[in-house]
Amino acid sequence: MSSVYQLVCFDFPFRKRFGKDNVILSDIRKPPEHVFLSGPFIYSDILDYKNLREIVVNNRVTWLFHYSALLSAVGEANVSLARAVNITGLHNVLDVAEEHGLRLFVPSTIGAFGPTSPRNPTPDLCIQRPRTIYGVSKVHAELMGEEAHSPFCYEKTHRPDSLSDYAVQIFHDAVKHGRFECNLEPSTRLPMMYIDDCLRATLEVMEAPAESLSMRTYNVNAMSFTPAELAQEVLKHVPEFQITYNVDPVRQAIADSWPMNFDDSNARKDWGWKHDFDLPELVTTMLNFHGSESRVAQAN
Ligand SMILES: NC(=O)c1ccc[n+]([C@@H]2O[C@H](COP(=O)([O-])OP(=O)(O)OC[C@H]3O[C@@H](n4cnc5c(N)ncnc54)[C@H](O)[C@@H]3O)[C@@H](O)[C@H]2O)c1
Ligand SMILES: C[C@@H](O)[C@H](N)C(=O)O
Repeated sequence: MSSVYQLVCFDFPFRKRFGKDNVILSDIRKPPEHVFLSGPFIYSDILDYKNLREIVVNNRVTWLFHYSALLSAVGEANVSLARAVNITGLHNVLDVAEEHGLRLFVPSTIGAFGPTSPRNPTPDLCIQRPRTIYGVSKVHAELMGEEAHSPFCYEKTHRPDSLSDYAVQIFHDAVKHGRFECNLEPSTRLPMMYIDDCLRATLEVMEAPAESLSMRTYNVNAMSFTPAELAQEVLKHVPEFQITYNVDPVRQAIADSWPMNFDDSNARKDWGWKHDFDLPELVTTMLNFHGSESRVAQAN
């Protein structure tokens, strides 16, 4: 778990909604202590089909939220592993879901679009020719879900992380050092979503009555900003804050092929999607979090 998950742990809304013991978390990585102690946690490798089936049968699982993946930058660095985890792993999940009648959620991403997609705004349905293995695997996931057209739900969201992890690191560095070096150009506009909104969207689409869903894949939008705009907002709270730019050409090329903004009118119309966090609320929340974290560290 990374980035804004630190602020609101991934499982908390799920455990709050369904009961602590009714949500089983799994990973191949050792979880932080607070996650491990928050309820059932097990080892599970998405590539081990027999083990997936065993977990579903032994625990009478009914819903499956499939988050395991290699993200864009990591995927480009290890294409064969990304292909295995993102595509073979997805097939395992689809098969186990079909075999046991599970309701399945798989997040898609802005990375599922490419340079030939309309970028501002990007509609639900358009050309999707991504240039990364991550994007290709997510388009594959979208199409597999639509092909199955039983209760599969796919959602294209974006929250600050990985390729765009600048939008998370900036808060830590602003509080700790008063400065931040950004690896994207100041004018790189990307859609972003705060994790609370992301998780609420996940629950809302999963709980929406089937007849209200006119599609299987929805764009879900919140805010959209550039590093320069984010820095301006941070500056309102941290007057000494300075941002410099040291652009990573590989990351920049990927970001330049991604949507700048989403048209999510179908999600708003079909199941009432509405985001809570815009840029000012995001910045205040993240700075408060990092501020209180650094005060705890100082006290210790
Ligand atoms: N971070 C974003 O901005 C963003 C945006 C849109 C969609 N998503 C999607 O959300 C999901 C989670 O993303 P994240 O940001 O939490 O990424 P992350 O890298 O923090 O988490 C991915 C997890 O997958 C696990 N994993 C890798 N190989 C595995 C395997 N063989 N078996 C089981 N687990 C394995 C990793 O250990 C890791 O915990 C992904 O599907 C991603 O595409 C993320
Ligand atoms: C785009 C999104 O899915 C993720 N932040 C990535 O960079 O891979």
